[in-house]
Amino acid sequence: MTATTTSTTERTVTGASIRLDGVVKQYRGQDKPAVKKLDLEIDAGDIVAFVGPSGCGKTTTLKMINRLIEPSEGRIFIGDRDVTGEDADKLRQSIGYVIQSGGLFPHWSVGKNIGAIPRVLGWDSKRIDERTEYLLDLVGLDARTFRDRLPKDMSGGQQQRVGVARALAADPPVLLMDEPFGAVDPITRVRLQDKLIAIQHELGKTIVIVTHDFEEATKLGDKVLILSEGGHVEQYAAPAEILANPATPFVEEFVGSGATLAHLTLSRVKDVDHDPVVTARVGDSSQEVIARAKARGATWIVVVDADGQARAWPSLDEVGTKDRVSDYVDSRLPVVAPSSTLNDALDTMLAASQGGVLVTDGRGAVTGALTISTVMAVIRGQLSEARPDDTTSYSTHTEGSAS
Ligand SMILES: Nc1ncnc2c1ncn2[C@@H]1O[C@H](COP(=O)(O)OP(=O)(O)OP(=O)(O)O)[C@@H](O)[C@H]1O
Repeated sequence: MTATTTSTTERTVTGASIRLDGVVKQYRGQDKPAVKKLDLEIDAGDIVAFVGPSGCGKTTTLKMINRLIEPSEGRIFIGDRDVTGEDADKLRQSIGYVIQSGGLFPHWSVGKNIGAIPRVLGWDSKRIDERTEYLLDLVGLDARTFRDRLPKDMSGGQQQRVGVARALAADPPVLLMDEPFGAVDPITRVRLQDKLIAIQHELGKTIVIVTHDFEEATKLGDKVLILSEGGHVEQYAAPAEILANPATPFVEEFVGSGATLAHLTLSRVKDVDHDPVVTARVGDSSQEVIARAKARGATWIVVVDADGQARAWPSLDEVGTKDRVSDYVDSRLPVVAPSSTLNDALDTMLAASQGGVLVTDGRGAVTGALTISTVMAVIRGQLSEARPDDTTSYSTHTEGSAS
């Protein structure tokens, strides 16, 4: 598989471009083709999201790229290789594929699932072990804890992470994802989306993702492909461009009432100022930590592990009840990543009934906090830009209720 490695100051690209050239899919026994005639170019290292109403041909198009569905006509190129005539099994070993709920083999351990394609490719067990450890770390799962687990003993979000690790096992330049986050709860979904963006920045793969959710498409996609029936391209552009200039009445209606919300997905946690946080390790002296926090005007601290990952955020009063900072994991800790949208941050706060969230770097180490008032101020500003007529009543109401 052709995969060029180019580095800019911005990002690394190890992915390959994808080109669909006059691709048609006519299912047997159907009057109309599912995909009429599709031309599409996807740049190496981009994430492209396919959206559109049910039955418009998103999944058919995705599955033609790895030839799980054979095109009736046309050519598909990955890098500069025409893969239309290649051995389909070989092709699929070089394209990662992730489906809803991870699609793991239920009777195989996590390690065995991840090693599936490397074993077919004849890797030795040491190389497979090292790769498995690296990938579990990449998707944020502890190898010692999870390597020997069966999928049924893991949450949906954890299974989905293993699904991504398995798809990346043989380091394919292209990753195809079919509604990968459709079956998880909204907060897990936000975390998985952020993880995918972090992985993408680290590895620079080319990722194609099918989703029903326009907001998810605008969050994940460098470009969004909006299809209508028969795989007809209504618009293929960056999210901001689609929102600013919908190409057709169909796009306008499809984006429709979600447009204001989608505008909010264009603002990321990394674009707004964060508050600094005081961190402490389990076993640190409580008095010393409290003194450090008070000197910086903080009323609470974040307990972190050796990797800087947050475990809990106790108040100084709680810290003061013990001599040493104790080990306690708060499983409802609201955490967002720099790539999270402000909408995600708000949802996360509401789900945890908290007035703020912790912000982490791409790998999960705590870097600061974001309060609800900061997020609301930015959202208010954006709403007044998007709906100038409503500004007065909206901000007056909010200011009034806040005071
Ligand atoms: N195996 C098949 N045999 C016949 N027709 C099919 C087959 N698979 C899909 N179709 C038809 O092709 C069209 C496109 O289906 P496809 O699954 O690609 O759409 P989609 O946009 O992914 O839909 P959804 O969002 O509902 O998953 C639909 O009209 C569908 O009924």
